[in-house]
Amino acid sequence: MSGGSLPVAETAQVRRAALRLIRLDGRAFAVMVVLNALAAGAGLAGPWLLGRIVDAVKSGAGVGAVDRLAPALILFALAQLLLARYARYVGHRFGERTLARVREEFTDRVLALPVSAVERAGTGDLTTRGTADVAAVGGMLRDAGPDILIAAVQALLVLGAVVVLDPLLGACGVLGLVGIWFATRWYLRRAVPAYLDEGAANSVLAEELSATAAGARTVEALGLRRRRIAACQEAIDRCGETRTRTLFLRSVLFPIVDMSYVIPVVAVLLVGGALLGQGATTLGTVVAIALYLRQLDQPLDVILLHMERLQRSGASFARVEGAGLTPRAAPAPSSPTPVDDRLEVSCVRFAYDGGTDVLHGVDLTVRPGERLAIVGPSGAGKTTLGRLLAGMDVPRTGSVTVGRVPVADLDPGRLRERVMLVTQEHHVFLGTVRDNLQIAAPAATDDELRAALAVVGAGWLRDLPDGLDTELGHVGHRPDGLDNELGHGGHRPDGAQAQQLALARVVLADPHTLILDEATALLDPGTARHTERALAGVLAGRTVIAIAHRLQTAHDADRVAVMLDGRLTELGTHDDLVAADGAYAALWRSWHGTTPD
Ligand SMILES: Nc1ncnc2c1ncn2[C@@H]1O[C@H](COP(=O)(O)OP(=O)(O)OP(=O)(O)O)[C@@H](O)[C@H]1O
Repeated sequence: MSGGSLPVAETAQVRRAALRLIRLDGRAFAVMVVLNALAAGAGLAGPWLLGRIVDAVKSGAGVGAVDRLAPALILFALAQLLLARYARYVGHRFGERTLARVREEFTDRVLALPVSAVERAGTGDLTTRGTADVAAVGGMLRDAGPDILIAAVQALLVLGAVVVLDPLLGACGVLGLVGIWFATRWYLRRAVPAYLDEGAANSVLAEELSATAAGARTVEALGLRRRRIAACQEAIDRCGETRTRTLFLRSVLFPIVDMSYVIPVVAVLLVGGALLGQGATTLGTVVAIALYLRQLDQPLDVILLHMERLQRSGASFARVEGAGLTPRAAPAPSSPTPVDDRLEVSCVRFAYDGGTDVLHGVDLTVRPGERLAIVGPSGAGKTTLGRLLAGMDVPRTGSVTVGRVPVADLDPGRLRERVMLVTQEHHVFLGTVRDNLQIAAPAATDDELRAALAVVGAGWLRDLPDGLDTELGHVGHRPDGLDNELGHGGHRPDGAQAQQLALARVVLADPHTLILDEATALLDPGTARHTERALAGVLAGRTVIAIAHRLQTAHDADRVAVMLDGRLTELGTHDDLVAADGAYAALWRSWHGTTPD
């Protein structure tokens, strides 16, 4: 799956988010601005005093006059140094605090994302946003932001001083800077989309690389190496193209800017020379203004140098903020309470990502406490219906409700109490056994945790050195048998244990209804036996909707729903459907004919 399906925030949203972050730490920001202004103000004294010294010497004043002005020069330089240093200190602290806020908010947003959005975005996009993009935003907040602010205040004060000293010469200097203005506008218009493209290309590359690495054995087994290399190469080429584009933009901007610094100084010296001849200004004023304009290149350089970083981090910030814009990212604070546990599907149509419908008007009422098996050929829409029932996707039209409340409107906590999807993918989180279980029930006591493990037959807890406090290594058990070996220390659960932990979490969450995507279907026989036993304990007393890949499951269920081409075509008990002699009866006969009952 390609990355990038998560939204990117609009410019206005980014601006609002930035202002909100500034307001949240407004005092520090204000202190930083004031200190910067004072530092820049102290910096203005230097050229002005030098100008006065030049005028004093020219008018024949003695060494005494120079001696009086020179210490003031040193004093102001020292004040500027100290004020700027403290301003930077305050600025960096502001940056670090704000970065921590951005990180925390990003984590909250990602955790609040609907599962379907995470699945479709792919790990590459989320990882890039959470690492490279957040780091770019951090760089801006820590370094670029304060530096730009200091430089902007300095530049403004210098320009103000130039105009106050001699309006005509000042205007010449300011006009000389017009080239920078046009070059920067040209650059900025192109830089934002170019950096967004670069970010998206990086995401795709990360996605291709991580998918190839994660599926290495499958790639090897199916001989897909060439195809994967070609896909990665294409992503690398695209990255190269987008980087070349941003490099080109910089290579135009910077030389123009370098040239533009000299123009105002030259203009002031030429016009100043002419004015001096007419006695309309003093040599000291011309010297001071020329020095001010020479001084301008330092803050302007900082601004332009960081402008590129600001563009990049602005694009990154748009991507970080965008992660929170997925519809339904934040559940309504007061989510409605279902009146009972009845699951109702009515007139449901559904399409993946704006494609054609894969469900065409499905109606189904699940009776509390029943075992319902959904059967049908591959691609009929069974898994899709299961995902809608579990609230992982939202119907295009029609509704899926539990106790008359749309399942997708329930916040994750409430939904977990009602409906849970159990698949063959189990993840063990780095942490203790207790951490792994309390994810499902944060308030559960140790006795409840032990009881849940007992229900799923996890007798191995007794053999663990520290019981519930034993650290678990990282082994996400995957249906393709490719276990993740990244674990560090601790007890490393095998596939069956990982499943038992996942099922114990289900017991703790205690949902009324379980949707079972034939959890044992793809496992090896040894693990399947364990899981069957563990599952029996979990299913007891709950409504179970089994997406059945084996007809034995349908035979044992209270009712069977048959799906064909996205429609629910038959619904009834096994015996009724066999007697009705429809599609199910045909399926049953063909299976039963070859498999002993
Ligand atoms: N993530 C997806 N994006 C786009 N189309 C999808 C996606 N998942 C499933 N489909 C399509 O939706 C239709 C129904 O698929 P679904 O997986 O629900 O069927 P199924 O009956 O569960 O099949 P199986 O028994 O093979 O799992 C199929 O045409 C499938 O190609």
